[in-house]
Amino acid sequence: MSPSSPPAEPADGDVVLQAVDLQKHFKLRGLNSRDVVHAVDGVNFELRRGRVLALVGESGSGKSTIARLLAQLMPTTGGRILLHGTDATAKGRRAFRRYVGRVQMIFQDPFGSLNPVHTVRYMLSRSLRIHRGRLRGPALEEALVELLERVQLKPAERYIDKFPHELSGGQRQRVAIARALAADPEVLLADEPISMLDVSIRLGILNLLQDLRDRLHIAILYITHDIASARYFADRTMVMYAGRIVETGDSESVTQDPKHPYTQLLVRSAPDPDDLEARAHGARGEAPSLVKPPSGCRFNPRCPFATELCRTEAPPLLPVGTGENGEAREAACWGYSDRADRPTLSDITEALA
Ligand SMILES: Nc1ncnc2c1ncn2[C@@H]1O[C@H](COP(=O)(O)OP(=O)(O)OP(=O)(O)O)[C@@H](O)[C@H]1O
Repeated sequence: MSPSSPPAEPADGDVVLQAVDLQKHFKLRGLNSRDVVHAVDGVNFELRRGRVLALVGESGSGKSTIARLLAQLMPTTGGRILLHGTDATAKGRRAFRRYVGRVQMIFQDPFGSLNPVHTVRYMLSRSLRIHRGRLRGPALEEALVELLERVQLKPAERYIDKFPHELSGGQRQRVAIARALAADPEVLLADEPISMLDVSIRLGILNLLQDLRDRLHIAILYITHDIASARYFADRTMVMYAGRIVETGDSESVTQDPKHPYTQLLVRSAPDPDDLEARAHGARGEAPSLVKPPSGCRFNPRCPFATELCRTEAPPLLPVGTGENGEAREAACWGYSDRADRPTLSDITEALA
């Protein structure tokens, strides 16, 4: 680019936020203070403008920890977070506030995240003022109405002076999303945004988030234990097991033709995610301890194909072909390597029967 050429217009698919070798080890208070919980270990991914990335895994795999690290609600113990390619670790309150203006989080429980003593008007006005400076009178009113309409709470007058307890779960989650939008963010971190809502209204919230992706070009991290919803909603899907990413690719391929034995178990076990987790545990014991994680591949104690190699060396993410639109797919399983001592993979449901 010559020095005089204008900066390129942002385009959908541009990388906005990047996790590089992200690590979080929680110190344990107690008898042996050297013990740590290996909650997140060496995780890499990119969030792209106008795209949804799903992070899928069972309870305790480290999904929420990743969201909290990206939101900078707690410090990392290793790795880096890059916003538009620049180290984003906020030093000081002003830098943190600037970062929060770009990267907003939506939580699982919209009741817990909305202060019950404040009205919708108060909460949204406060967020607008923090992120967009002093707005008053008609300009403030217009911004409030626009926010409520953007999350399809229409007509806005019906909702604006309500307290959280006067709203349904779905309406509360829409208010929480509107509050996040008041910052005009580039990234939304949505941690299980529908799992506490009635099944009948879940789709409406996912459709709303999809609309924000398409119209506002927001990059979305969608955290879920329901791999079926990832197929419906996310462009790409990343599967996490015991603090590590075990598979990535376009959502259609990952959910329809899973490569990693753990993803196969998730997809094939059951359509109901709760049942699925129960069966996954039942099939091969509990999820491993993250204080002393299994050596080698962390899934090896539950994997019917595991060999000595899997028990001793952790597999890197290996290429496993291309999916929809020629997008690269990867799985962290030695079965896809060219090592002579690699495991031989076959149908996981048959192997576990
Ligand atoms: N503050 C903390 N101190 C110690 N350990 C923690 C802390 N927060 C999380 N952990 C541990 O880190 C691991 C990952 O937890 P995390 O909440 O990220 O998982 P998750 O996949 O989001 O699970 P869920 O779906 O149940 O929310 C778990 O073993 C958890 O017990």
